[in-house]
Amino acid sequence: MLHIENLSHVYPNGTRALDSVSLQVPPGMFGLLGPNGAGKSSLMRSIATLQTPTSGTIRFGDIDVLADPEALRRTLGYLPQDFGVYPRVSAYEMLDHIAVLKGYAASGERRTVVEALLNQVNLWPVRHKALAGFSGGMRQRFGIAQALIGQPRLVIVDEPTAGLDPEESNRFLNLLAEIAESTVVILSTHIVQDVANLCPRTAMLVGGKIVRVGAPLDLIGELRGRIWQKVIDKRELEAHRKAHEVIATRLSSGRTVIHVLADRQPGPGFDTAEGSLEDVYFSTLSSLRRAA
Ligand SMILES: Nc1ncnc2c1ncn2[C@@H]1O[C@H](COP(=O)(O)OP(=O)(O)OP(=O)(O)O)[C@@H](O)[C@H]1O
Repeated sequence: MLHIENLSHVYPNGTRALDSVSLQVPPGMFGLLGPNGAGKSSLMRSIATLQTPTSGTIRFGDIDVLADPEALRRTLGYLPQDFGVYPRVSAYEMLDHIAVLKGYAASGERRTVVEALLNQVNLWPVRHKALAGFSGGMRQRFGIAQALIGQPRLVIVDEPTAGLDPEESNRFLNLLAEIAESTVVILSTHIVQDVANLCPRTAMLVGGKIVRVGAPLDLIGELRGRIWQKVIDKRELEAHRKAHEVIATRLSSGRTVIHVLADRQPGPGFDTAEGSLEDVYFSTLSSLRRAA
């Protein structure tokens, strides 16, 4: 279990990226949702011991992360948002090299670990190809392979599916779900559907603060009977925005479908809609905007 208490981070230019964040993360997949600039990467980097927060505490099991970052690093797998340069060396050579850095000195044991991971992430057939020539999806699968060296008990992945096509994205997320059976996996993303599909628990971070936390189904349940939908002509959108709390608009077969949050039927033509995690996400953002 990961325990975060009152974590705040203020950058030297005065930006308060994290504001008294408290969060308990049990084993399994945990989705951290938030719009751009919410503070997700700042939180991920703080947990991964890459930056020291201004105040607060982080504990993982019996490790006091801020007092003993080395202990956490030994049990951490981290896939950053930008994995950086992709050299002209092969996937096999690079993974082997990282395994040396992570302490696998004996070549026999290292070979077993590297080969098992290349198989697990489905890169075995391309293990001799240069990383520089890998597609986005292959890079992300390589990224997770390097994060898994040493059987980490805490795995952090920051926006891992950005830029992947749906098939690669699916493949990558299934891989994460397998790992999460025995590990704390924190998935930081702004893709709400990925969290809805995969995570038994989620939290929403906005403006450096945790604004929602819970099981997606419970959060959706709180909106029961309050989400209404209507198919409209897109020229009517502005009028609807003025009259109602429109939390989402999407196109379906070329027509505009709006979701409105209301305690009772907002007007003619509205039907109750099955709530989704996206409705939770957008209604939370919308009510925060109105309160601001
Ligand atoms: N090194 C830095 N110096 C100053 N401000 C920073 C720094 N890094 C991030 N910020 C600011 O802190 C806030 C939180 O940024 P952060 O990158 O943690 O958000 P995020 O939720 O990960 O966003 P994104 O999805 O866009 O990556 C933003 O206002 C950002 O501009």
